[in-house]
Amino acid sequence: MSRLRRSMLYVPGNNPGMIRDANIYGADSIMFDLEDSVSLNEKDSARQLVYEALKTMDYGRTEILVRVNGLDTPFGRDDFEAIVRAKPNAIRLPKTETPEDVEEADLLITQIEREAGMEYGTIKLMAAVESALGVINAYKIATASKRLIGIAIGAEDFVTNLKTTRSKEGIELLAARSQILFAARAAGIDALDTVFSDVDDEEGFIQEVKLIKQLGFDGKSLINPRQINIVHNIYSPTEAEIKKSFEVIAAAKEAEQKGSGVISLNGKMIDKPIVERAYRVLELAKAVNSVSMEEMLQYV
Ligand SMILES: CC(=O)SCCNC(=O)CCNC(=O)[C@H](O)C(C)(C)COP(=O)(O)OP(=O)(O)OC[C@H]1O[C@@H](n2cnc3c(N)ncnc32)[C@H](O)[C@@H]1OP(=O)(O)O
Ligand SMILES: O=C([O-])CC(=O)C(=O)O
Ligand SMILES: [Mg+2]
Repeated sequence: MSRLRRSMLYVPGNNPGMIRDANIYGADSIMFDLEDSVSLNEKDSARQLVYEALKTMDYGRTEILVRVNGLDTPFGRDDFEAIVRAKPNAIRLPKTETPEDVEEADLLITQIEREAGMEYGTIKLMAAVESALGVINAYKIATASKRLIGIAIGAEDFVTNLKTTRSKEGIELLAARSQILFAARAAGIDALDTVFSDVDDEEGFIQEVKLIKQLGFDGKSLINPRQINIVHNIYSPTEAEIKKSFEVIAAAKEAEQKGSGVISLNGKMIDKPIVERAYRVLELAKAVNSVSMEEMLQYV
């Protein structure tokens, strides 16, 4: 299983206190932001602050990303020049609309990596899609660079582009979320859902996390530490799910011994895709609880 990316916490790049403490909350990934949470007159100081933090702070095994400004802005190029050299795990590209946007970023990173004597491919990319054009091009975007580890939706910009607003049910996002998820799965990379902006609406947040998990997303961009544990709880397999997965795998092994591909467990058909899902639940449980697969399978 690739790295867990259930929670990706945005940290405004102009806030030294938040940058210093970002790792204490237990997010799977931290994303320092140089884009829309930073005002125009703070762009240069935020870039410097994030650069220094990446060079000097120890964030342990937490994945570190930086959301840069687009290359079509006056800040994008300087952001890439500084941030690639500071070596985060990945750069998040905002407002990606075409595969050319990704290719341009990829080329620039390659050039800076070479100049800095870094190994080719050190810096990964995540592309955020935040417009109708981006959604239409989602698969081309998701396959535009080998550096891509994921594709994300940015709903605040997206609904603005659509000339609508966000509803509690998220009906206006359903088609885009699905399209982004299909693109990610077809490309073999992760799919990250967008932020939920009302940090005090815990019920609404829970509802949205359950929805995006059911759709198939790997995780969600977050704006506040209070949102992290809620996501982790919803994304962790329950004991009942883990037990059921063991039963499914045991039943499948029994069927295999009998030379059959299909068997019934408590009246329900168990065949290959169901077994695959059971293994995936155990993989997730393993990643969440840091237990090895061998340890888990000894119970089968
Ligand atoms: C549409 C977009 O582009 S969204 C992406 C860009 N936006 C962002 O990055 C915004 C990130 N989030 C924030 O700035 C803040 O969470 C806000 C403004 C939404 C709410 O702030 P607050 O009301 O202060 O939050 P809250 O009271 O829950 O903060 C509790 C603690 O968590 C810290 N904290 C809050 N948000 C974050 C964060 N995103 N990263 C790190 N620490 C944070 C606070 O500093 C505070 O720490 P303290 O107890 O040591 O003082
Ligand atoms: O990545 C996100 O979800 C935040 C964002 O930029 C948006 O919603 O426009
Ligand atoms: Mg945005």
